[in-house]
Amino acid sequence: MSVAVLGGGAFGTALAVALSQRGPVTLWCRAPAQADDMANRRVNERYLPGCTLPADLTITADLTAAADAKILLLAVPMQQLGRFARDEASHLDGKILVACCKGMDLRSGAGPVETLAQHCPTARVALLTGPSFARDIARGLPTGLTLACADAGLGETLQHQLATPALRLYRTTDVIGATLGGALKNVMAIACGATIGAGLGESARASILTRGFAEMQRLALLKGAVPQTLAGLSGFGDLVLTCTSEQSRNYRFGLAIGRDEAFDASMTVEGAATAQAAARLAQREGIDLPITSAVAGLVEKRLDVAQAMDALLSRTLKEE
Ligand SMILES: NC(=O)c1ccc[n+]([C@@H]2O[C@H](COP(=O)([O-])OP(=O)(O)OC[C@H]3O[C@@H](n4cnc5c(N)ncnc54)[C@H](O)[C@@H]3O)[C@@H](O)[C@H]2O)c1
Ligand SMILES: O=P(O)(O)OC[C@H](O)CO
Repeated sequence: MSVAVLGGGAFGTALAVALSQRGPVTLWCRAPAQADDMANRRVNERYLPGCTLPADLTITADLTAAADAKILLLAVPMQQLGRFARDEASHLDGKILVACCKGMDLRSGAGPVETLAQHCPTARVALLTGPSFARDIARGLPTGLTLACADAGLGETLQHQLATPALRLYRTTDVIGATLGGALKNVMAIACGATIGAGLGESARASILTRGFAEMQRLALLKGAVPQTLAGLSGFGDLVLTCTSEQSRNYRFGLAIGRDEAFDASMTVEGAATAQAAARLAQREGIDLPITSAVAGLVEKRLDVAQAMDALLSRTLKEE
């Protein structure tokens, strides 16, 4: 089946490079100047410098041409996905869509699959998520991802259509678990970055990571997720990667907060809006997500790291 990747950022470009090994791929970038530059120089200088784009990868800013493919992978950041899907529904509806972003929409609280389904009601929608840095995928390094699709048959088809020798896909029908694992691990990465950035130590980070995982499970199971999904690549796997690597933008954003340094506002940091959306959801559902709430407080600048840590440490002692 023909494949197009919509979104010419780091992840979209990396996926297009990897999938080009399997057959013809089209990469759509919204800015014509960026598409021209990438097509001519065979590199995505802004988002994935140093990675040569294969000669047979088609790069275009023409969405009509790109959306002609059978499978459309959407690598647009979560907070832009709803508007993109609404504006471009005529190109997307009725197609097979694979959301490749992680997070919860700040206004609706919905994840990527729900957001696409709202705007494209006749599309068949899946989610590709899990521990992976764009640069690793583009270099062809071994990577394991989760392909989540409520339709088991379509999920199996996509698993086989999108796997490559280096990109090993596991499938699940638990879209809720895969969505919330991928969304909330970015929140925990901000918390872990802030902990290290403020000099609170690696022991503290291990506690934040572990208790953060408990929060991810608490919210996801309440929303109907399967526990195994949270323990898998899209949950625990991505949590470990993102909370321990300075390659992660969410972790680096947390580091900057902890060090009281400025951070590039143009950078995609999915955990910031997701912390706010998840904190609101927890309040509505009447469950306790103290680390998520603390990250929302940091993002909204209502708290500094010392206050956030005080709030976590002063809670009543409880069973694990
Ligand atoms: N970079 C990674 O290593 C990585 C790995 C796994 C998953 N992801 C996920 O992929 C998603 C995208 O991240 P990224 O790293 O590619 O971000 P990025 O900042 O590198 O690129 C974002 C891209 O989206 C485009 N874009 C923004 N708004 C748009 C809109 N309204 N319409 C069309 N295009 C728009 C930008 O032009 C840019 O090309 C995120 O949800 C992220 O969590 C990223
Ligand atoms: O750079 P980040 O923090 O968006 O993380 C990238 C991926 O989500 C890691 O799996």
